[in-house]
Amino acid sequence: MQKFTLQPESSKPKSPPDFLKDLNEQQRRAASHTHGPLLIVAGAGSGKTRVLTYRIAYLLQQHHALPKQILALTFTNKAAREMQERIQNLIGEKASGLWMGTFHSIFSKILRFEAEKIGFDSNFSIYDTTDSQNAIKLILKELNYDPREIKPKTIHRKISDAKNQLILPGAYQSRFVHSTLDDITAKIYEIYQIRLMQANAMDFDDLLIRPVQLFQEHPDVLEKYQDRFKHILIDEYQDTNHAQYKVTKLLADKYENICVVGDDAQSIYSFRGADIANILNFKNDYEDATEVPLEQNYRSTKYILQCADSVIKQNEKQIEKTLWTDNDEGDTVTLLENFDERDEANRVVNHINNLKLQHGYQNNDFAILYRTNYQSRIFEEALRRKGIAYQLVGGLSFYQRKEIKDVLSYLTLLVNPEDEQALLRIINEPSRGIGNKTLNDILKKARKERRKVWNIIQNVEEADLYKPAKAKIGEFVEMINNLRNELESGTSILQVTKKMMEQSGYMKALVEENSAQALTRRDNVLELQNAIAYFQQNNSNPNLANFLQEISLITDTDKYDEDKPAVTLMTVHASKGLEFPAVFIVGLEENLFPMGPRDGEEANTEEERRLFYVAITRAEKHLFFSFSKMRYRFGEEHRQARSRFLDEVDPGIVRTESGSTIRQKDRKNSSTNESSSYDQKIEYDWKQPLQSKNSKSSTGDFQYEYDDDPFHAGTHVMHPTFGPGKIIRRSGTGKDSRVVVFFKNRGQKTLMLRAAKLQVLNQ
Ligand SMILES: Nc1ncnc2c1ncn2[C@@H]1O[C@H](COP(=O)(O)OP(=O)(O)OP(=O)(O)O)[C@@H](O)[C@H]1O
Ligand SMILES: [Mg+2]
Repeated sequence: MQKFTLQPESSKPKSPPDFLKDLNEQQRRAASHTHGPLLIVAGAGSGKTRVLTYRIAYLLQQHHALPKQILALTFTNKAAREMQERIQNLIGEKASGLWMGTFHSIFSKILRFEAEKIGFDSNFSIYDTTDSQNAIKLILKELNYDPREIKPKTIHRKISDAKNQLILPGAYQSRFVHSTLDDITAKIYEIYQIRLMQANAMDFDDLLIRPVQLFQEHPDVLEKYQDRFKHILIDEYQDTNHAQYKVTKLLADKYENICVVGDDAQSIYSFRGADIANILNFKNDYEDATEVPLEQNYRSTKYILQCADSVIKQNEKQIEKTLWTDNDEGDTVTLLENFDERDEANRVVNHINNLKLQHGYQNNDFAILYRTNYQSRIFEEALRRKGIAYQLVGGLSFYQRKEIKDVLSYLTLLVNPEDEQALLRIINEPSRGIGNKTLNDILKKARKERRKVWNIIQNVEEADLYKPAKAKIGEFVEMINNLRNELESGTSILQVTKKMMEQSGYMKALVEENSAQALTRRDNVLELQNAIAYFQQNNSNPNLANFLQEISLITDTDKYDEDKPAVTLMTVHASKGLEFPAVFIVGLEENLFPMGPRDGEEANTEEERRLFYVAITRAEKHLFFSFSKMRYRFGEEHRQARSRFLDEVDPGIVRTESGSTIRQKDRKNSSTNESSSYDQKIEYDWKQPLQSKNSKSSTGDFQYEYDDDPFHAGTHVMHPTFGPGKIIRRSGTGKDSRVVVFFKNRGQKTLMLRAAKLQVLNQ
């Protein structure tokens, strides 16, 4: 390891900066550690991210490094921007020029500079998951496999796993071929990598493995970056995969100024190859690593912390840590027990309104966290009904929409005409008479002659193709070439985009279709033009390749805006690193959270529990758990068993809405779906019947026509013997109508409606 110092003789270290006062002693020690490897493994909310930020400010302020010598890797681009702003606030202008961002964005930047050394052009495209899967599908077809049987998604996942472990096609052959699927994957992987190179494209995983290749094949290039990035800092280290580990290890090898912070209890991306071992091995890799614990949590109340602790200690594997807080005890956690998902959404929204009234909270003080994206819909509806603004983070991104991907593919061809996926996507979109047969002939020719598709269509005259199609292809190529010339001669991106939309007939086709859907698409395309205009205005040297790169690397959480006056809806995965005064963790049901086995993969309960831990520790003051007893899943209504996690939390901390403690199941039986024992655990905050108002709505003397009959699923009712309950289902008509009712104290009963003497409870 080489030591270095940047200080000229004249500028001795300054006295410790004032801002170190904002840190506790452990944090200060970590932030003012200037040389050598530093490891911080600490619990949620203990200031890990804050320490990284202050440490960078300290290095700069004390002249231990220039901004361009610092490389900070964060989990989202947004986190990087925030860090940059805070550093600027701490030390002023000195912060500009820092290299901060996600692994993908930082390494794609380096790859653009060095692309030629590994056989790419600097204008390479970045394939997103859809592009990768489409490319794989094409290869499957060419090899005569049926993509309905051998799913491109599965092959892509396997290739991606291999890449994340730095296993290249050659090694895959020898290491992984245990089954037919492995065998097919090996074949496809090899061809896929060649296709990517031919298309001058990299997929997301390549953005991590190509730098490793670059550095290993070109020690001079490695040394250049080692000398450049004298300090490397990595947030959320527990979620790095092997490729990320390797590339930063290579960069840090010369000076060993590498600082990583993380929390093994928050490792939630093993399905993407994240490897907790990276944290555990840090001390082996850097024997003289300094370790600083951070033990004080500044984010959450005592109850919330205790709750999180009671959950995570059920996991077998974890690093021993201490976490305490000086914050108030706070409120107990509230458990919402709901009949179905609509009931759940309404109740959550009511609590949001109550908290706003009681504590003066704003919409952006709330987060609703769920396990899977599809759960958002019902909450969106409930919030909309109550007129509460919300922001949805994740889901189908704007940039994944068909029309947006189409326009971006057009733009990509101006930068990288060799991008085969972009070309195939729009060569006949809108329809311009270049049919599938012609395209297949072109692809066959390209494969046979080992040529690029663009090369063939550029010289279409020589090709043996259907004549009218040849003419159309000629026009298409000319349009693209002309627009590229315009762009190169200085016409703005926006102008070129507008021209392209016109000349290609894309806009016209949308206008002519005139359906509501086509109009929405047109609006989206116009919105993309706004994004381009914004990019142009905010960059001194706006360049289309950079715009496309920025878009291709947007992550889910980048879209979260904490200043927007709106309730946040997001998955737990997307909530990592964030904090909110009030958090609702919804859908706490077996096979949802924790998620059961899926896509042929086994359930990973320890990881699900870490995910639950991440969710709990996002909360500052108020925390709600919620589950539903019924839920529509895959188009059918299912009875749901509440999550085993609810049986694991310290029961002293959780109360139902009516204030009673929750009863928990015997742990051993906690995963059974047996309904009778489960029924008895439900405790509702039942309202008293309003006799005067609703006394007519009784089934005693059955008098309703079906339309105004209030006895349907969801109605709260009172029975003279069984007490309060809620209708789950209704069957039959007229005199034969039956209802299945869930009674608070008596469990489930099926009753003849006409004889049941049920009374509607006012809700
Ligand atoms: N010494 C301190 N004084 C006051 N507030 C602090 C201090 N340290 C941290 N905080 C605050 O505590 C909160 C949690 O800090 P931070 O987000 O850095 O924790 P973390 O360890 O990165 O959490 P996570 O594990 O969730 O990523 C932030 O609001 C931060 O500003
Ligand atoms: Mg953090």
